[in-house]
Amino acid sequence: MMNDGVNQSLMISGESGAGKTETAKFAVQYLAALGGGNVGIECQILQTSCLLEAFGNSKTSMNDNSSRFGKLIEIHFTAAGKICGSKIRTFLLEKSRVVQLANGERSYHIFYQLCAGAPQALRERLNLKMANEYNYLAQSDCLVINGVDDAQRFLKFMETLDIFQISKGEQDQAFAMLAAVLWLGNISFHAIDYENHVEASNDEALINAARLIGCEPHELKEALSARRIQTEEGNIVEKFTMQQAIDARDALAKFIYASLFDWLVEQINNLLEVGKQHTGWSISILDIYGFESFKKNSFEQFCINYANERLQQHFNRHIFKLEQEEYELDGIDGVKVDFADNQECLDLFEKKPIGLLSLLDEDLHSPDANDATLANKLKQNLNGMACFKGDKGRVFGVRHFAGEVLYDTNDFLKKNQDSLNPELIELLSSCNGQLPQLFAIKMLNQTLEPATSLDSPNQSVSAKFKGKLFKLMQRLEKTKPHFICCIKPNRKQLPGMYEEDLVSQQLRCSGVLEAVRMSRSGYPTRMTHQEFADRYGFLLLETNESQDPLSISVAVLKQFNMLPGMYQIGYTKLYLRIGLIGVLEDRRKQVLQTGKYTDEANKGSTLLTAIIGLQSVIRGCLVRKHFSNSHKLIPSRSKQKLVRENSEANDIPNEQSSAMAELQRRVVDAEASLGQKQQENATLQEQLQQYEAKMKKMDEQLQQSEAKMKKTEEQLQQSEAKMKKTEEMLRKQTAPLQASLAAAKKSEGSAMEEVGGRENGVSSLVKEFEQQKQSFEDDINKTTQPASNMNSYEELRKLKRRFRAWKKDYKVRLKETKAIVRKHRHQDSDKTRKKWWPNRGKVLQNCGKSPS
Ligand SMILES: Nc1ncnc2c1ncn2[C@@H]1O[C@H](COP(=O)(O)OP(=O)(O)OP(=O)(O)O)[C@@H](O)[C@H]1O
Repeated sequence: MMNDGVNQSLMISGESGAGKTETAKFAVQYLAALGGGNVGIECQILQTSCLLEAFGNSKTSMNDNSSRFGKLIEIHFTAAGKICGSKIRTFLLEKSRVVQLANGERSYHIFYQLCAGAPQALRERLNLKMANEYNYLAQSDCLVINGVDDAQRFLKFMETLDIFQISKGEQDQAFAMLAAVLWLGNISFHAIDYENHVEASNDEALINAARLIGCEPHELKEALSARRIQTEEGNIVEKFTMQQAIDARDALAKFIYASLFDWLVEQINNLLEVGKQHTGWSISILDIYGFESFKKNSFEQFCINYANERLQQHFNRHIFKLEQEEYELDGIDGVKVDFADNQECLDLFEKKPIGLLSLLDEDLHSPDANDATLANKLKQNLNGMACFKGDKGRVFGVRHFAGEVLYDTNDFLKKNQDSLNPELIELLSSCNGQLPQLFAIKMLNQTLEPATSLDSPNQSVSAKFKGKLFKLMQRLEKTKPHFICCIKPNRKQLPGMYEEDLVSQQLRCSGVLEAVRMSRSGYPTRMTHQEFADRYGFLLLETNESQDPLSISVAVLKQFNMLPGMYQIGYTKLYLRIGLIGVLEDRRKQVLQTGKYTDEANKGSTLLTAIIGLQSVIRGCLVRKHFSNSHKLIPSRSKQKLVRENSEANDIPNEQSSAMAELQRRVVDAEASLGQKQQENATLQEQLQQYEAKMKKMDEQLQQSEAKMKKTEEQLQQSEAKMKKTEEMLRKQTAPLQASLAAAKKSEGSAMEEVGGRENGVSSLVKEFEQQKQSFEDDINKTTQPASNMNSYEELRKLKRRFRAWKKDYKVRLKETKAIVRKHRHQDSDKTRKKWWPNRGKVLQNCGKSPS
């Protein structure tokens, strides 16, 4: 970590009982020894396991000391690489174990340790009995573990509490909480009416439990016998049935225990806190419950195995997917390993809206849902998925990476909900004891969280679990991962016994075989050319003329006679096979310690390298021989590779000279690749310059276009003004025409009706006028619209010319028509006059007047 400048993580995986917790302890010991600086803190980190195992481990049918929670121990280091603190994060404690046990299993160790080892004074204060007298512990027929002295472990536990500076007062309160949980389990209920309603019995259990949590017995009795329901009319009290009362009691016991566990972890973290020395350097060790498959598997196994699928995916991603990607990107060939991807199984759990977790949560608040309907729903929705298997009744199966597991949905919904009545939270908050109050306040604060928050009580247990798991994975993704896979040698938890089928099954399922294959054919150590040159360059006996890191790295490898098969040169990094880095580090250490480079040591390391190289070539030769027997022809192999392999195989007697030749060839290759890279670089530079020039030109063009646009805009504004003017002018000019036409029409009057053909001439002129007027108006509109092209000014001018021409022609025709009309009107009026004129003479004559 100090060399690479990247935080690291160590993920320990394996079935339940395989040795993860033990290995985690070894890892902590190792880091404590390595980073020993602050003597107190390393000791304390090592001691945490005593407290955490007492509270978080129990005996299961697979492991006498099974972790029932997950933990991530972050060990923090100073800039000088010394341990300066630690932080422990815990994940989903299996709460149901407090109240419900399978046959042959125990509850958490601390209960048995307390009952067996509490000193007399404490026993009296807690009114403590033996473990078999408590229902929660006695329900399974397993109270002791072979070879384990619970009483002695309790003494050790008390000593460790002192080391962690937990005061006697706080210790007493914590023990009181533990005893309260045990007494709660002994509270019984009796019927109070014929409607199956019950209430808690006023007995020793109720009195002791109430006293230990710090309330009156009747208060506890009320909280365990009924609940308030808010209605529109006000609060009503709903009495509990037997099952409801038992559920409320068990929920309180689980809540107190889980809160006490969190409190203990908090106390540990307070003491191990990094404080001012915080540098950000840390190595995290993950020890989480292992894969479980019992005869009957419930909600707990469902969550545990889901977590293991996620961790397996993390392993696959880093060991196979990312590794192969890196080789490909850096131009390293020949390392490809098939592995069993568990993505499908993860999809089965996580897919939305149709995945195991989503479907389970859907039923959380559904009043009609029960464990049987849940099983049916899962089968209906998921039967088509490869990793899902429907089974009889409430059972369904999942094909996990580690094997198939059958789950019974019995109690799935109840366990997924895990809620505490508000009456019980209220009760705790009003208790005398500090701890119950603290637990209640924490719970009340969580109720104020938004419903989507992971801490909100509205969230289901599985949703919280999934959220925490994702956070954990995000944390791990930021570190450089290391993996330890523990293999369980037998099912009987016996030393020196090896069950071959069990071991091979674990090796197959966990991906270890593929990882070993990958590691053997791959290059577990890799450094950039610069890093390699910086670290080992000073070992060179002769000063290298070329100062580039690649040449220095190659010269170092050459100087120590490293066989070509032991490493590969990538575009950015050097890739080293197992063992090589150890040889180089030995040489470096020797030179740094003695200040010189002895030939003896060089011979030794050369010999070691030669042996490793020889072994690798012979192994390679044997494998190739075996491989070519079974696959006579492998078409995908490149010719070049075959030639290289053949020459390697044939040249075993002349190993050294062939190795030198190979090394030289690699140097030439590397140089050629460097030259090629430089050439590519130059081309890229040239392209870049061209792009820059183009960009500049485009910039100029853009500016020009902007100027043009501005000009056009101005022109447009001008033409708009002109157009307005033109419009007005047109209107003015058409007005007299219109007036003339109207006059013509009017003067025609009734005469028009008589003149027949002549009438058509005028009408067609009127029609033409209307049409032309409309057409000109349309054209003007078109030309002046904003979307019209930028030549509107020109268009307008053309329009104007056309209008003038038409107007001229029209005026002429109008004049002619007018003349014709006038002429005819004349003739017609003459005719009319002739018709009535003689009558007029007659009349005048009759009146004695002469016609004028
Ligand atoms: N390296 C070891 N040397 C000796 N015994 C070991 C070693 N590792 C494990 N064991 C034995 O195996 C038991 C189970 O180991 P451990 O508790 O570490 O398993 P685990 O993988 O953490 O299981 P779980 O997932 O159930 O917590 C230990 O209690 C111990 O007896």
